[in-house]
This record gives sequence, C-alpha cells and structure tokens, in this order.
Amino acid sequence: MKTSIATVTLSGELPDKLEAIARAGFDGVEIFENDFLAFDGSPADVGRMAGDLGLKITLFQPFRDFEGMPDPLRSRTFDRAERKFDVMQELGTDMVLVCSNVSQAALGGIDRAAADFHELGERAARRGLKVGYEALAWGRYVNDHRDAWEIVRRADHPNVGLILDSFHSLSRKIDINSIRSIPKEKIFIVQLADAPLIDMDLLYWSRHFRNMPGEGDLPVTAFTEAVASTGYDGYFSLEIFNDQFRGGSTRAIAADGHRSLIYLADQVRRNVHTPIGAAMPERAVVKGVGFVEFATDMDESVELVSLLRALGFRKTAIHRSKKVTLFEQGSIRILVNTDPLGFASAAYAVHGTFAYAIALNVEDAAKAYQRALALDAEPFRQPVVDGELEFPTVRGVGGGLIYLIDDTSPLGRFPEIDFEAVSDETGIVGAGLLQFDHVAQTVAYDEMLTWLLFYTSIFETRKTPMVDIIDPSGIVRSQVVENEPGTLRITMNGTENRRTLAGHFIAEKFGSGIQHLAFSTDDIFVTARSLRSQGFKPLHISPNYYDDIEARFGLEPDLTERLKAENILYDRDEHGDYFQLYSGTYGEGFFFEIVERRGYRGYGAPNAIFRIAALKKQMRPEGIPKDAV
Ligand SMILES: O=C(O)c1ccc(O)c(O)c1
Ligand SMILES: [Mg+2]
Repeated sequence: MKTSIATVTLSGELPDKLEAIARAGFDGVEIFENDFLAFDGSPADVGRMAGDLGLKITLFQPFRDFEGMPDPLRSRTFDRAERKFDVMQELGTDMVLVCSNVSQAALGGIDRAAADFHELGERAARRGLKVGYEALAWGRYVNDHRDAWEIVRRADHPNVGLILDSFHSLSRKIDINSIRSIPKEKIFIVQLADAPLIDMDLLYWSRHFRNMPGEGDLPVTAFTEAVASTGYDGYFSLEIFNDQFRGGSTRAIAADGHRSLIYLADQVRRNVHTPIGAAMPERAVVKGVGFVEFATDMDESVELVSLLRALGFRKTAIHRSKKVTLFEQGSIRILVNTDPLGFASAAYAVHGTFAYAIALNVEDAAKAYQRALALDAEPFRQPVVDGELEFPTVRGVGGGLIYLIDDTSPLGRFPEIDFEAVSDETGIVGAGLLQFDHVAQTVAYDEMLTWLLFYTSIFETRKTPMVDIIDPSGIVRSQVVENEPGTLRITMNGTENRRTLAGHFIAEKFGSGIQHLAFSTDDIFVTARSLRSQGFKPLHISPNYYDDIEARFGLEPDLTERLKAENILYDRDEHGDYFQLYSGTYGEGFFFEIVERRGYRGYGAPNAIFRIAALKKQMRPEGIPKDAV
C-alpha cells in the first residue's frame, strides 16, 4: 500500500509536520493549502523540503466552489484555478483536489458540471497536471461519490478523475459496492478517515471528530476492500480533521496514522486476498497475563511486599542474577524488581514504585513480536546474562514494557530457567485468588486512541464502547480492550483533569501507567474472610451504598448485609452478577481489586464513583487536596 497523509491531520508548523510524516514512514503527503499559506517560504521551498525527506507530494488541496458557477463567477473560478496550477508546478505536485461546490451561487446539473471539468482538464493537461473531484457529504448539489463519478465520467477527460474519501461516503451510508465498478485508472486518489458514531451535523462531525482507520466506528475496512476490488494501486491518504490531533504530539499522531494504514492493509489482504499490504503474522492470540513486574527499591519494596502478602501471595522464587523476587498465587505471578541496574531501576527513578512491565502469554511469542514490529511497535532490548532468557519486548503505555512469552518455547519456563525456587517461611496461606481479571491503565486522554490502536492491531482483541466514569472531581473516559475468552482484559482510563484520581496518578507518577490490578476469585466471600484474617484492610464503602443497591437490584437483605460486612461492591448485567472488593491505595493512587464474575461481562462502571470517592477519602491526608473531593 502506498501511504500518504494530509498535513491538516497534524499539529505544528509545516516543516515539523513534514519531518514527522517522513519519520513515521509515509511515502507521500497532501499539502493542505492553509499549511502552505501560513508557511514563510516559497512553494519551491516546500517542494524541496518534502523531496529531501523522501516524500512525494501526492496532492494539493482543496480547491473549492468550482463547478456549476454562472458567469461572471465562472470565468473567475478558472482564473483562480490557473493560479493554483502555478503553485502546484512550483511545489512539484501534479494533482489538485476539487471538492464539490457548496456555494449558494452554484447552479446544479450534471452536464454543466461535467463541461466545467472537461475544460479544467484541458487547462490542466497543458501543464501536465491532473484534477481530482471529491463529493463533500454536504455539497450543495453533489454530495455522493456516485454523482461525482457520473460527472467525471461525462467530463470524459484523461486528466480528470475521481477522489474517494471514506468519511464522505460512509457518513452518508452510501452503498460502497458502487465503488467496485469504477475503473481503477479513474480513481485518482483515495482518502481515508474513520470517525466515532455520533449523531450530529455532517460538516461539524467531519471537521472535528474524524480519526484514524480503526479508531472509530465506520466500516473503513469494507470501504477499502471495495476500492481494492477495482485493482486500484495508488495512494491511500489519511485526511483527518480532529481537534485533539491538531493539538497533540505531531510525531505520535503521525505514527498512529502509519500504524492504522498498515493494520488496515493487513485486514484487507486477509479478507479479500488482495495483496495491498505486506504479509505478517495474524493478530496474536493472548492466553493470559503471564506476570506483572513492579520496579521499586529495597526500602519501598517493604510496603509493597507486605501488601502482596496480605493479599495471600507467597514468595516462590528469586532471580538467579538480578534482585527480582517472584510472588505467586493461583496462576497469578508478580515480580518485584529492586535491582539497582537496568531499565527497571531507571523506571523506578522516574516514576517511583510502579508496575512498569507486563508479560503477555501468547500462542507464539516470536510471531507476536514480528507482528508488533511490522505495526511500528518500538522494540526494547537490554543485556541478559548468558543462559538466561531474553523475552521479545516492546514499549507499552507510559514507556513501560510488554514482554511476549509463550508455552511452546523455553520462554514460558522462565520461573525455572531464570529463577531459583525458594520456600516462603511466613506461613502465608492463599486467599483463593486465581488469575488476573484485568489490568487497568491510566493514560493521558490524548493517548487513549494511540493505545487502543496499538492493542487492537497487534493482539486478537476488540474494543467496547467508551463509557464515562464519574469521579467526584470530573469525568474520566474509560475504554476496554478485551478478547473473547476474557484471557486479556485491559481497561484504559483517560483524563485531562488532574483533580480526578486518574489525573492525580498521571501527574504524580510522571505519566501514564498501570494504576490497578484486578484478580479473580470464585468465591468473593471466602476470599474476603481469608484476607481479613491475614490483616488485609479493604477499602471502606459507605453504608448508604448498600441501602441503594438493595433497592436498585432488589437484593435479599441477608446478601446486602454480607456485602456490607465485607465492603464488597455489587453490579449486575444481563449475563449475571459481579462482586468487587478493593484494597486501599498505595503510593500515588495504585490499588488492587478482587472480583468475582458470575457470568457478568462488564467492569462495574456504575460503582466507580463510590469506589473513587472512598479511595480519595483514604488518600486525602497526604494525597489529593481536600477540595478535590
Ligand atoms: O471539510 C472540508 O471542507 C474538506 C475539504 C477537503 C476535503 O478533502 C475534505 O474531505 C473535506
Ligand atoms: Mg477529503
């Protein structure tokens, strides 16, 4: 797939945009006229900058309100076009995008528009240029690619072709099969954008809420499949108008864009066997969370370890060459790394005690790694001692690590190979914790789409609709990435407001990362009792909560009493019941959760407000300012 992106997608000045676009790996760039007008240099300077970076200028755009104008406006639009052609020739691009007319002055009529395009084609041809016509979803007469195509067909000029833009076609639910019969040489370029499904005015939706393919809800893959079925082998160009992107990190947004196109090409290649993308292994099937590793130091590890012990974890092994201890319960493994050397200690120096790494147990770690790299994941390596394992590793949220392990290679036997078994003399008995239920990451709001695309493109997962979590100090957006069997569940909470619990965590931890770990049990009451006997102090939940849920769900008073006695939260969905028990907070707001699912598929979002209020109350003395609650 030949990739391109419009400068309008990114924030910053034109040179920064071009640099980020080249660095992300795009082949081409669409120069948006406003970016050029705001730039203090000649068209030739822009052309040279792009050329030096190895970027082809795929398009100059937009040229507005052209077709169907009555005289004398008509002759003026042709004069305007000639001026644009001058700029294009200096820039070194051969194509201009003409978007359908929105002017009140415009006259309708397919033949009139076709005649105008024929003449424009003649003028363009004299200079060796091409004209592409795009139907804006809100065009006055032309707002459907089928009509734009009919105009292009009747214009009947080799220098006039069609520009398809997934947003305009999909936002208006136009049958995309209509694309299949368009001759590929008449499709001059294809623009791609996704968007979340929001019921709003088309123009406003398009100008503010577009996002990268795979980040929204539109069937962009099916659209691209229809384009691919024509044999089209030109550029696929991202054109994303998004307020957040225009205020975001230029490089990060460009990188997301490139990833989105690789992933899209991979899906199209698999679905319709059209070789539009490079072959790569399938999305990795995750069988479970292999372990979570904390970075800490000797002093701070004391409190963490006592919390793990209170949760019923036993020390089972120590690393052969590093200061790393393995704790286990059920199939849950937690590593506590106090080694003064290496990445963990660097992560600790920046963030304090922190769950900085997570191992995903996949079917085939080598293949998963290959796919991650094909999708632009950043590889990570550090020296390992001879005879010890080297996990394939990529950088994850907040600069943390994602190790890839499997059961088919020696990687899965790391506890025997890299560790030496020890026996825990503390007499700790387990509390019935079985496995990781979910890993909750708190991320800066403007990184949520980045990580959503990262997880869903590399791993066999799906996203669930974003929900709003009510923090007493503001809204936190929550997005789940999970797989069908529930062996990988990641919740991402995003916020910009540092008075929320999530925002406080990001601010004090210097960035995004894992804020809580949830473990499963198959009997929450037995677990709660056993934890209590070992000195675990659950998060105290207000008695008012229990009066409310008794009424809301029609619970038996006896059950309500048991929940209240153990500070267990309750929720229910159409699949079953959910029970949640929380620890207090540790450090800047890290905590543990224990859940029992009886068929329930969600994450207890309705309980979040009560849980957050209780956590904040507990943190208040040294944590969040009192007025934050
Ligand atoms: O919003 C617009 O005006 C606009 C302009 C050019 C495009 O290619 C487009 O898709 C939208
Ligand atoms: Mg467009």
